[in-house]
Amino acid sequence: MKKYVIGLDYGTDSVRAVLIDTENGSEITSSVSYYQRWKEGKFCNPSANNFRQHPSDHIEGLEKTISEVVRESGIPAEQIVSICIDTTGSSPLPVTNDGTALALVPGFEENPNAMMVLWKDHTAIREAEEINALARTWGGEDYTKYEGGIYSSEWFWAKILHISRADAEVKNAAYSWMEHCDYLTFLLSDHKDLATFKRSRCAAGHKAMWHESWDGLPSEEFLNRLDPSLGALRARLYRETYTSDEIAGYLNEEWAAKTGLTTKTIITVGTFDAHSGAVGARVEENTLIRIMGTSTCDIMVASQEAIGDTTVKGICGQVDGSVIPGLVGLEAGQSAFGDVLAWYKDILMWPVQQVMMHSESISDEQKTKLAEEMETGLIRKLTLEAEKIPLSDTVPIALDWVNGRRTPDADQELKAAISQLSLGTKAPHIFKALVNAICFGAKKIVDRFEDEGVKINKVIGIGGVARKSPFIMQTLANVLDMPIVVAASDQTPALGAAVYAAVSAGIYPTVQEASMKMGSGFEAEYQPKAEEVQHYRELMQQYQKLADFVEYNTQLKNNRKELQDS
Ligand SMILES: Nc1ncnc2c1ncn2[C@@H]1O[C@H](COP(=O)(O)OP(=O)(O)O)[C@@H](O)[C@H]1O
Ligand SMILES: O=C(CO)[C@@H](O)[C@@H](O)COP(=O)(O)O
Repeated sequence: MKKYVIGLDYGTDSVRAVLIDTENGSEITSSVSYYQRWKEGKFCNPSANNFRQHPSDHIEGLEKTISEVVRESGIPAEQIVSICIDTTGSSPLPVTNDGTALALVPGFEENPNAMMVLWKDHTAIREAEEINALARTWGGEDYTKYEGGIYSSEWFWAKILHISRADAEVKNAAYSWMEHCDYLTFLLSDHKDLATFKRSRCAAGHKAMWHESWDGLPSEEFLNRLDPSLGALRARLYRETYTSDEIAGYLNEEWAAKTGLTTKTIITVGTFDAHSGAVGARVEENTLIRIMGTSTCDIMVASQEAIGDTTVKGICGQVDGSVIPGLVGLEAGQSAFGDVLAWYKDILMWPVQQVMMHSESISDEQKTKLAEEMETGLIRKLTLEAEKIPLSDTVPIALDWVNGRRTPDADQELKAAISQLSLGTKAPHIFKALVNAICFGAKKIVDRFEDEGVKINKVIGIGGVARKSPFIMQTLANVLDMPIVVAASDQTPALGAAVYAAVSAGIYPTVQEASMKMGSGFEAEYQPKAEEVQHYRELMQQYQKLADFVEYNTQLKNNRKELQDS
């Protein structure tokens, strides 16, 4: 009997499900669902970096996408043997003692603090600083050791601490907290005991400071010093964690009925999108996988022997088994990549929204049509024009920190800057400067890995930007001075989740073997152009100078503020 699996990928805006043939990884059907409330801008305040998502968006998407791929494929349910879910992270949400999302409990339906705190929510900057300061000074283990030495406001404990302080009602009503990937896996599973439910190693290790060497999560004493509610929460979280080749449970009756599948379907331990993306792109040692979309995640794997006692500074952690069981998974990334360009597009769209849309000289229909054309065509047009700018032209120097800096050395308070503007600077020049900036940010990550002894022989690009923008990929190859190949699949993270599902169902013995058999092929290769490499090296030095200047001044400003506050 031929066997099929389903991989689900919960991204920032939408969820995608793919139904995959386990023999060769080919996609039989796929389905996408956009988060409705999120699309309407509900429960968020972007100017305060506050991004929350209602779990109903995710649950509706779960039912729609799974049932659609099952129905459209026409494949008998018994042949669809396993499901695995990946999500963004760290994206935790509070739950009750039976694992119900707090936002689904009467009284909390409209409370953003009771919802999922999306990875890019930066409301917990202060709390992250507090965690870092305590970890360095409390006299016990520095729990940030395997998190690159700096805990980020994008992560689990900082977010929980922030919400607990901001909202006593949520603090008191939340029995526990779950990462998004664990919550959705729990929802599908028949294993309904929160205490023994198999939580993701990937999520726990990279974002919650879980490590075998200190018996799991940070100690109660450490957490108590941050806030007694965190100390109390520890016992209601988990001690063990599990890699995504393991079975978390079987599809429960409610969800079997909703999706058209059977209760024999395996539910695999959940994981993060970037890590499953790496598996979908056939990750191996000394290969850097860059998932280039709104943000980037940079994933590598290394054997215990190769990594030894090294703790790579300033990255988002190194976790045994977070990508491939038996290998250490390393994660870094940029808090904004495509988002830098999306931000610029939004700036340019301002007169369209605020002037043209209110104009009385054209019809509503024409206005809407024009606005849509601009919205969808602007980045493409800017790309075409930026490509024509000769290397000899001066372009501004920009920083990529519009959403802070994730790595190297997380600092979400840093802001972007653009320098060397003149009256001759046109929109495509700024666009080109921003493209350069996101590539220089990438180079800083590559340099950090190599400086810390993690050798990179190959770069694989996946995600929206890798596939949509040959201009960015060529610039990146020039800046890194390395060839880059691009994975052909549109759905590499979902495909990676399907790979995990196939292993947990026993179809392949290891994730490595399944990844090589089922993983995506490659569609394009970018070689560095020798004559341009030197040019970008010089620009990179100017980027570095601007970065140092902005970072120094941000620190100065923060020190002054601390002095004033004390
Ligand atoms: N032609 C393009 N060139 C460069 N960037 C693009 C282009 N089209 C879209 N983008 C960027 O791609 C990003 C979305 O990437 P995608 O991988 O589709 O989403 P996600 O990160 O949510 O999974 C957006 O930030 C957008 O600005
Ligand atoms: O940070 C992680 C994983 O650790 C990602 O989930 C986060 O960057 C979101 O990725 P996307 O931009 O949605 O692809």
